[in-house]
Amino acid sequence: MAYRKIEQYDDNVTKQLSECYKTIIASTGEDPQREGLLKTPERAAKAFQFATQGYEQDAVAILNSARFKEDISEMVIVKDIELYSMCEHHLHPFYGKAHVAYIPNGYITGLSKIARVVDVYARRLQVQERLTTQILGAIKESLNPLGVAVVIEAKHLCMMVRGVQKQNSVTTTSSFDGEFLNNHITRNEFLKLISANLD
Ligand SMILES: Nc1nc2c(ncn2[C@@H]2O[C@H](COP(=O)(O)OP(=O)(O)OP(=O)(O)O)[C@@H](O)[C@H]2O)c(=O)[nH]1
Ligand SMILES: [Zn+2]
Repeated sequence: MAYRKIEQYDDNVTKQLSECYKTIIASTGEDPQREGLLKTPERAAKAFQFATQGYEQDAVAILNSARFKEDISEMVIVKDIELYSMCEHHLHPFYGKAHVAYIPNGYITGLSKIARVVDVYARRLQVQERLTTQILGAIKESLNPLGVAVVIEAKHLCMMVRGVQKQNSVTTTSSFDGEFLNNHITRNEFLKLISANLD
């Protein structure tokens, strides 16, 4: 599937989702016909499609679109990639940052493509653990690198605004492959570099 940005919303999906949101609004006792709420179902329908646009996008195709032959085998790290995703259990956002590294094995990819891949998987119904391993999987498939590492730190609104209501807890997930899995020196170098503050 080709890489497609959401430039146009699907009219049928927007209509279907708008009906759902009208019902949700009415369930509060509010009048969906009230002036301030008239356009809300359609806005919410589009917001939901925006937040789930990753289903329409192919992470490996994105990486391949800027894959260059290069005889380099030093670690490449893109860190502090901000992300917004949606918890599949509560449909509440979770947000934070991803740190992604790989060790090239004949090929490198455009740096921005790494950040795009984070968005492709973040903009789906997710759990943080799967998001982490999916990013790793796409880089592994496209570049066949000597190693890949992904760390995500995120806060879950489902743990903040409802439920257990913890405002400060941060969840960290990681996924390692190749050199990062088998060589603790490489893994430690990565972990040290992502915690370093270069500002
Ligand atoms: N592993 C994992 N769990 C998540 C993630 N996002 C949310 N959850 C958890 O999913 C769980 C769902 O638990 P349930 O007991 O079915 O739902 P609940 O009654 O709403 O749970 P509470 O949030 O504890 O009120 C909760 O513990 C959430 O914290 C995630 O990305 N990964
Ligand atoms: Zn949740």
